[in-house]
Amino acid sequence: MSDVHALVLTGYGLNCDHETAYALELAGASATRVHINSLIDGSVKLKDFQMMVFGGGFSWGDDHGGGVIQAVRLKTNIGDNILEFIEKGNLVLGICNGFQTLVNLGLLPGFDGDYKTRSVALTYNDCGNFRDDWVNLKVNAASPCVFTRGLDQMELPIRHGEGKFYSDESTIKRLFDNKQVVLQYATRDGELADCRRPFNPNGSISDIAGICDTTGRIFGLMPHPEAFSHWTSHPDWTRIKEEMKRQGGSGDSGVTVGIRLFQNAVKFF
Ligand SMILES: NC(=O)CC[C@H](N)C(=O)O
Repeated sequence: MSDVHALVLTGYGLNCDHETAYALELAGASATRVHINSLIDGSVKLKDFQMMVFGGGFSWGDDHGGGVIQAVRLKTNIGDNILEFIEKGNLVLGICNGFQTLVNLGLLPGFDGDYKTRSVALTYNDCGNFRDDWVNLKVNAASPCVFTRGLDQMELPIRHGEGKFYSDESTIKRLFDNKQVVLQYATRDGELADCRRPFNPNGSISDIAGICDTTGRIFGLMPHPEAFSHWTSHPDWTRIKEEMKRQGGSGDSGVTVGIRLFQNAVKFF
């Protein structure tokens, strides 16, 4: 059994927990799916894990906005435990609904170690509907993000209705200045999407698809790395050799960029 123990949240409409736990196991972690209530009632303890994963789905049916109720429930009941977990040097990952939750909790962007203030939002896609597609992503090699080390371009699926990254101009500037912008939507050639659809699927400001805190240990992204665990998950998998070359860096190992992201987390420990 792996020494790296990852907790994957489940319950109340989260629906990517099996896939996420599977991807973590493929990457070499030991993953446990834990119901939100088990953390709250104390039957499962965060101190037994090194990584906490807020996965995708529709927690509380997206009532009041994606991730809002999940954030309130966790903050009210185990907010201090989560802060303690972070202070210990552990990792936190938020995927899609999980990213929305991290932002609502204030764990991201985490300016100056402030993990309580909400200063960015993920809101309704500009197109007004739910998008289910594959996107190309440019990775910021200068960011401190632990999860994207060694990755430069990625192609991953998205599926969301509230993925538009939004904040005021000065906060966006601060995110770029701090190198906290980890992922941006791009064209197939790796150029920034420049807010054009379909490359930027939701109208995110500055094409932002994922950010980290200043330590690089807390990372949230709208695309789903866990949904690209095998080459055959890709819509063009029959031409996969070419895809591998285009994405660069994956070589002949056959390990997808989705799994490499989780492997980086395992390697961190
Ligand atoms: N796949 C997801 O996690 C979706 C997140 C959220 N329910 C939305 O639609 O925006």
